[in-house]
Amino acid sequence: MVPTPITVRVPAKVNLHLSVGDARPDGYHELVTVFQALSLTDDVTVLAADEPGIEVKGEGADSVPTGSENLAWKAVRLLAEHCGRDPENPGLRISINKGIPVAGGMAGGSADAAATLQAVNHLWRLELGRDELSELAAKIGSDVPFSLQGGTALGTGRGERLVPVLARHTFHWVIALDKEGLSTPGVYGELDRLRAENGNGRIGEVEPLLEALASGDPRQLALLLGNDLQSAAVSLRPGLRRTLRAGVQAGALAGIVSGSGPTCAFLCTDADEAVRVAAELSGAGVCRTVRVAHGPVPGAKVVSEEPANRPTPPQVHA
Ligand SMILES: C[C@@](CO)(OP(=O)(O)O)[C@H](O)COP(=O)(O)OP(=O)(O)OC[C@H]1O[C@@H](n2ccc(N)nc2=O)[C@H](O)[C@@H]1O
Ligand SMILES: Nc1ncnc2c1ncn2[C@@H]1O[C@H](COP(=O)(O)OP(=O)(O)O)[C@@H](O)[C@H]1O
Repeated sequence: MVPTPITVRVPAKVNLHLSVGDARPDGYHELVTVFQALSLTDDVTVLAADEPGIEVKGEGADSVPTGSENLAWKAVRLLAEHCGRDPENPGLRISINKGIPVAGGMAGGSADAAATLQAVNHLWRLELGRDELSELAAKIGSDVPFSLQGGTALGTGRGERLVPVLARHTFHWVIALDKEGLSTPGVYGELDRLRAENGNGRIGEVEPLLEALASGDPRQLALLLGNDLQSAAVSLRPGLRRTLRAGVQAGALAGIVSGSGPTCAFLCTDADEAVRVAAELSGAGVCRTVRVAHGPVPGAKVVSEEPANRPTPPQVHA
């Protein structure tokens, strides 16, 4: 009997705190980061098929590779090797429906890899546990373990070592998508360059932000958002300065570049305020599209054993 296709829904992330240390001998930077999973999601469906392949639709699909460079495909190969199947011929098709901006600093590729690990684990009835999946995830990319886990988490090492963090209440965000992506290694490289030129300006310790998350007060949290990669992203994409200013002028409590950018995330007092800020920001003409989102939400999760009926994400076109 042919197994039923499995669909996994997986969230985007924003880094509420991203403190970047020096480059390590392996080329990665040591991080202290707090991830939060947001309600912008991708759906990944895997099904058994004689003809393997990947199809991608949705947000930014044209710029996503459909060959072996796709992180979802890397996940399949790794899982096949791990369980003694032929990685060159896994007998699977993958269909990705993107709602997470591509190359936007929201871990969209990592999300698809995490979803694929979860879906294939289910489809092949491998019954790999959380820890084993997380170890495989870290081999694909630093952000992939968090995409599996979701919620809010403290990440150390290169971002792959996770501890869940208590976040009381839901936080409401406005997400501003830029026209074109930024390369993650390019942004880390720009930070190294800026630091070599100007010295090491770094954001503060993470503890006050953890306390703000536990209190659930968005006003307190807004004062503590910080991202060491922001200056590098702004240096490569100076227009982001205008976007960040426009979000705050529209009434957000604070704005931040998400990870390596160029997506900007604006924290708002509540859900109604986020819709109002999104409408005003979209009228300001500083970004391609504006979305509202909330977090924390769960990590990669099976939503159906049929291709999912995807809810239309709330969005406002600039
Ligand atoms: C910046 C962050 C913040 O969460 O996310 P994005 O903005 O890309 O979503 C992450 O550190 C991105 O993680 P991820 O996208 O998984 O990166 P990886 O595939 O592991 O690494 C890609 C490249 O990024 C750089 N890199 C990544 C992680 C890290 N701790 N130090 C680094 O210097 C290295 O140049 C590495 O070769
Ligand atoms: N499934 C995927 N979805 C999106 N991008 C992918 C995927 N697989 C590989 N990529 C590549 O990864 C790059 C980074 O994309 P993404 O993970 O969305 O951004 P970021 O690293 O900024 O969070 C893209 O430019 C694309 O070439």
